[in-house]
Amino acid sequence: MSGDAILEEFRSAGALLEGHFILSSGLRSPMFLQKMRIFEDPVRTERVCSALGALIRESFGAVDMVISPAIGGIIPGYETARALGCKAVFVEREDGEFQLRRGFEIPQGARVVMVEDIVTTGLSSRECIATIRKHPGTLLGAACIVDRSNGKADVGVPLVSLTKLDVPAYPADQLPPELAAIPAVKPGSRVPA
Ligand SMILES: O=P(O)(O)OC[C@H]1O[C@H](OP(=O)(O)OP(=O)(O)O)[C@H](O)[C@@H]1O
Ligand SMILES: O=C(O)c1cc(=O)[nH]c(=O)[nH]1
Ligand SMILES: [Mg+2]
Repeated sequence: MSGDAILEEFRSAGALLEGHFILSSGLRSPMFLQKMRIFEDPVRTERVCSALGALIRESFGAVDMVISPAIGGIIPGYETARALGCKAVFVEREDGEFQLRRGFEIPQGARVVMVEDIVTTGLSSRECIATIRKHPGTLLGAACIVDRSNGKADVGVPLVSLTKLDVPAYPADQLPPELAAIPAVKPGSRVPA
């Protein structure tokens, strides 16, 4: 699936939003990818995540387990794992930190890939990876549907994406006038530091 086709999935799902958004990092952006509008449609989700699974197989080889950060990563992690024929588990925040809960385990020697929905600064991915590293298993790399950092985010392992975007993101005190003129909304679940 081409990068353009991925963006078209977002566009036709009504997931490509324009306005003034507060991202999880606290940065402000005139564009937001509301991935849940993709994930509300199982057929669309399967199409996107089977492409992500193929990219993961091509990039990292055989995979035993996909691990994703909640909430946004849960559905694409599960669907990508289905495409790969492997397990899907997720980390979730407890007292603000990602933890592996619910009895999830990473077996010794398991070949693991971290799957994220969107990467902007890479903070969520780095936090998820730090948690994965506290457990056994071999972390092969990371994968996401959209890399909004245009390849600049460093998550500490190789990161592959279905498409890269170069979208502006501004600190709250450096807004261009056209963005400052629009009331800001915060669609995500993380509380900015
Ligand atoms: O690369 P980053 O700067 O960390 O931004 C991207 C992260 O932000 C979103 O999650 P969010 O924390 O908004 O919560 P959600 O997964 O519950 O939607 C998205 O799902 C990524 O995890
Ligand atoms: O950086 C974010 O928080 C973010 C950006 C985006 O486009 N979509 C999303 O779900 N989160
Ligand atoms: Mg997230």
